[in-house]
Amino acid sequence: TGSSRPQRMLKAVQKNATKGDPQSVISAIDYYCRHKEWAMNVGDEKGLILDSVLTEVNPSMALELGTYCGYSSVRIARLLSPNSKLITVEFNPAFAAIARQIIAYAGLQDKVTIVEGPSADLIPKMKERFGLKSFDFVFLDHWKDRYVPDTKLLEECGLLKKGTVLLADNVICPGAPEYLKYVRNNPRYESRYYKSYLEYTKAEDGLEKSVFLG
Ligand SMILES: CCCNc1ncnc2c1ncn2[C@@H]1O[C@H](/C=C/CNC(=O)c2cc(-c3ccc(F)cc3)cc(O)c2O)[C@@H](O)[C@H]1O
Ligand SMILES: [Mg+2]
Repeated sequence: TGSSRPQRMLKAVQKNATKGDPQSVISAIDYYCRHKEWAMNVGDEKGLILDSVLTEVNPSMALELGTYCGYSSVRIARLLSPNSKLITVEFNPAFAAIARQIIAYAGLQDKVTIVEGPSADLIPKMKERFGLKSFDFVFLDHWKDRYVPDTKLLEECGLLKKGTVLLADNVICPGAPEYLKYVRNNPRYESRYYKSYLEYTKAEDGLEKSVFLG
């Protein structure tokens, strides 16, 4: 049996990026996925919006739901201040293994903790496992029908505080209509849509930024 798409993505990083240089890892993946083989990374255009929101929030503790190959983990971790951390949740062990290697190639393994398992099981264990009180930033990029249940779970587990920023990928394509309804009609969130394009295509997509008001 041949290689998988994530394995080919890792090979492209090892071939074209410079070890310890996160930007070269990001560029190598974007080049590969734009010119060789599409993959569901947040990508370079929405990635610039992710970068700007991250720079604005400057989180100490960030959470990502849906690591996949670690592209957005690298984008997030490269912008974190010293002593700030990213916890990223991935339930597919094969994807987690590739992500671990891509994050390490970028030299960001000390800032990123990949937790393997389903988000619904792991979110309630976050406080005890990582000794954290709450997250300052959450990037949602896993199954789109899980954005609402996992956001509610984060609220119930007291993992959101006043000012926590949720940033959700794909709210237009593939779409997360229930999530948009949830955060936009909810007095506990202040939401804003950042219009962009589906990664490596001309189709519309965008990110929804929602500030938890406590
Ligand atoms: C129990 C399920 C919920 N909990 C979960 N806990 C932990 N990890 C979870 C996860 N769900 C999914 N994952 C992981 O997240 C990733 C899934 C992401 C889903 N993303 C998409 O479907 C997606 C899809 C597209 C897409 C857009 C257009 C198109 F034609 C085809 C695809 C674009 C994107 O940017 C996407 O993010 C995988 O690595 C999966 O293993
Ligand atoms: Mg996505």
